[in-house]
Amino acid sequence: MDHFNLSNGSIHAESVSLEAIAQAVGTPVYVYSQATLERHVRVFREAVSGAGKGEPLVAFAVKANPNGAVLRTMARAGMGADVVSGGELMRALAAGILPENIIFSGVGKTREEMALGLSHGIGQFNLESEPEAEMLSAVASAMGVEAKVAYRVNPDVDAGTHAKISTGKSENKFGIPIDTAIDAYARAAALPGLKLQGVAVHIGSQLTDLAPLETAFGKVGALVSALRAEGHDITLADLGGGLGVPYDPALPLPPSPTDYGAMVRRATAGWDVRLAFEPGRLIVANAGVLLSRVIRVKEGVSQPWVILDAAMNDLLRPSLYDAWHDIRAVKPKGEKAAANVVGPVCESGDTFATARHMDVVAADDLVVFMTAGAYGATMAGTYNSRALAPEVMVSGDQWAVVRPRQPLSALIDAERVPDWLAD
Ligand SMILES: Cc1ncc(COP(=O)(O)O)c(C=O)c1O
Ligand SMILES: N[C@@H](CCCC[NH3+])C(=O)O
Repeated sequence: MDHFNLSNGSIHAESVSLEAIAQAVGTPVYVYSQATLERHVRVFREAVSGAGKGEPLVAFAVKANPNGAVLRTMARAGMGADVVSGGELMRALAAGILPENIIFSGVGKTREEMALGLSHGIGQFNLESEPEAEMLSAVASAMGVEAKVAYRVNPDVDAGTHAKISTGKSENKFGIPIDTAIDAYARAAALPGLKLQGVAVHIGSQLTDLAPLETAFGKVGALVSALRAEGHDITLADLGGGLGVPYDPALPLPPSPTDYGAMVRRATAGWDVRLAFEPGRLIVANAGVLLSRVIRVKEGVSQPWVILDAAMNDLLRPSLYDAWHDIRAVKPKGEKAAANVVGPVCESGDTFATARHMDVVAADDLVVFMTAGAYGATMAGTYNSRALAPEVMVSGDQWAVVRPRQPLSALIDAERVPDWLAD
């Protein structure tokens, strides 16, 4: 298994060798498959094609993986982008994603970020509070332009996912309460510089049950009708992202994009609006792996400690959410045993897996973390003064470094010693 192809979410023989990438670039390194990204885009598009009025806007959630080569792949496939910061907006534009296909989400957009979005004429701002609507109105009016907006509504639905990635309960910071939305729209309609065109919802990520989504969409449908009755010209319903992906092969598969598409069609029948979607994880999670080398194996009480050169700063999900990533040897020896897999960072939480039944590995062996393309490199940090891992894109038999390894000196050189400490 020293060659790889992520085309069905797992490693298979192909013409680019992980060994060769590790040799040339070093480890840890994120490796993405362009063909898999393209296939996931196609599968999702086909699943929702024809739902709603016209063709839906599919806006890749940039937060899942903002790498320029990934975004360029999205742009070439005609995808839009869901962005949550000025930085993500600039990345999406730089990759060639059309401004009219960009949606700006997030509870804390600043005046500067609003002005940036307005200056590029982006497709929609998803507003998450009335003070935000007032601020955008003021910024747009001062610029003499009109902002196309939706309110993101919070439907108070439990998405049944990890508490830290649930966004649609009333106790979450996101959106305006759906019960007060009619009044909020009425007040926003009176503000200059805003064109109220949509409604948005997103109840959480890594969703493995379609029922809460369907409940939330039902509430949004009722709101769309009520807003129409109040005279608002609602033309776009943004149904967010959130569809889960398989991480643990021992668990039942999450609903497929086709199941999701069928539910969407059912839930949105008769809405008579264009639909938008913001998938992130579904597009990129299984198009990427994190490749790491075993530094050494240390004896443990019940099972050995497998110490990798990747750590929580490179892949935060296991520490942050107790997330499960499949960990496989690049060249399995045919033997499996329980091990604790950890990184070198000085935190007990720097643990990728505990008592994991996995390929037996030894010092210098290569391992891969599967399903690491989403919320992997993008959530990395430099804790313990570890440089950010590089990223590589594979396409057929070619591959390229799409973010070089940061030299350790860059971490230090970026800082300044104040005059009074200079000697
Ligand atoms: C507003 C919004 N849209 C889209 C996404 C993408 O979610 P996912 O990667 O689960 O598809 C998120 C993240 O949860 C989000 O907060
Ligand atoms: N970062 C989360 C997903 C958050 C989605 C953004 N709202 C994860 O790794 O699963």
